[in-house]
Amino acid sequence: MKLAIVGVGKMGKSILEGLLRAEMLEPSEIGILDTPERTQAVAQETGARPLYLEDLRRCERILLSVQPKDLAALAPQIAHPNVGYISIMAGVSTAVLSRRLGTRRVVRCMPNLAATIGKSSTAITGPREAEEAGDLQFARALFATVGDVYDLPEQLFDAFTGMSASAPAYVAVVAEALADGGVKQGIPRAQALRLAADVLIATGELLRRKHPAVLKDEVSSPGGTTIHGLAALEARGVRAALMEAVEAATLRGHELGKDE
Ligand SMILES: NC(=O)c1ccc[n+]([C@@H]2O[C@H](COP(=O)([O-])OP(=O)(O)OC[C@H]3O[C@@H](n4cnc5c(N)ncnc54)[C@H](OP(=O)(O)O)[C@@H]3O)[C@@H](O)[C@H]2O)c1
Ligand code: PRO
Repeated sequence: MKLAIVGVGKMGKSILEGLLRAEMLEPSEIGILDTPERTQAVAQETGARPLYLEDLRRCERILLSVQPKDLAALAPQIAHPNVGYISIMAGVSTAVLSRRLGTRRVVRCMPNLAATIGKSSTAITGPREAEEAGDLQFARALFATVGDVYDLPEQLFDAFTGMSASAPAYVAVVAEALADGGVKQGIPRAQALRLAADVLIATGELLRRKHPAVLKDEVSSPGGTTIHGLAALEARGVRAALMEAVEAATLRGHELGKDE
């Protein structure tokens, strides 16, 4: 088995689907392990092989996509010196992974939910031993099937998590609030939600070409509507709120990574 995926929830399943879409591996080369019901359902849907714990030691690499709190109980059951581990758990450092799993063949990655549609930005890091064993190269190829991949120094991982990996939730709140604003002004709910999503997608495209400040200035006519809307946003401290959100999420990453 080339790869086992432990935890095929939202992220594990997205990554599985990405690598199958890209034909990086055959379904028969991938094993999955979750709750019995979920393992069975995802195996049926994707063709990946359902695994038991004892099968994991025969896998070349294991992708860990369980919650950070589940690592302590799981690690002793899956630790094996001949396996390379790839983790997407928020906050969990390569040092903690190495200690828990008893090997330096560990890769730390941080994708985001856009992996579901092949548009993740994924950060990757790992020690020399993971590079030498080909684990980092494998992880880069794996996450390239679900979007863009960046090598990132490990000290920036919690910041990357608080900004990029958590951002879909921040942006979803913006979309929902924009739609609420439209509904308050009389736009039907379904239309308001569609308009909010469309303008976020289009603005995302524009932001690849223009600095945010330039874009903002181009939309804001002198004495016009937008500058009045922006003044209301500034009065509510929207910039500070977003910066504080990234900071709070980064700090939570540090906390999640603390290992007793
Ligand atoms: N969601 C995101 O946007 C995102 C982005 C980047 C990174 N991450 C990271 O990705 C990881 C997974 O997140 P997620 O959102 O995909 O979570 P999720 O949807 O809850 O998926 C985790 C899955 O792992 C299963 N599981 C728990 N313990 C297990 C065990 N010992 N053996 C096998 N399966 C087990 C869970 O089952 P139960 O539900 O029964 O416990 C669940 O189905 C987390 O560490 C998170 O920090 C998430
Ligand atoms: N979702 C995970 C969390 O909220 C990690 C980043 C995105 O902890």
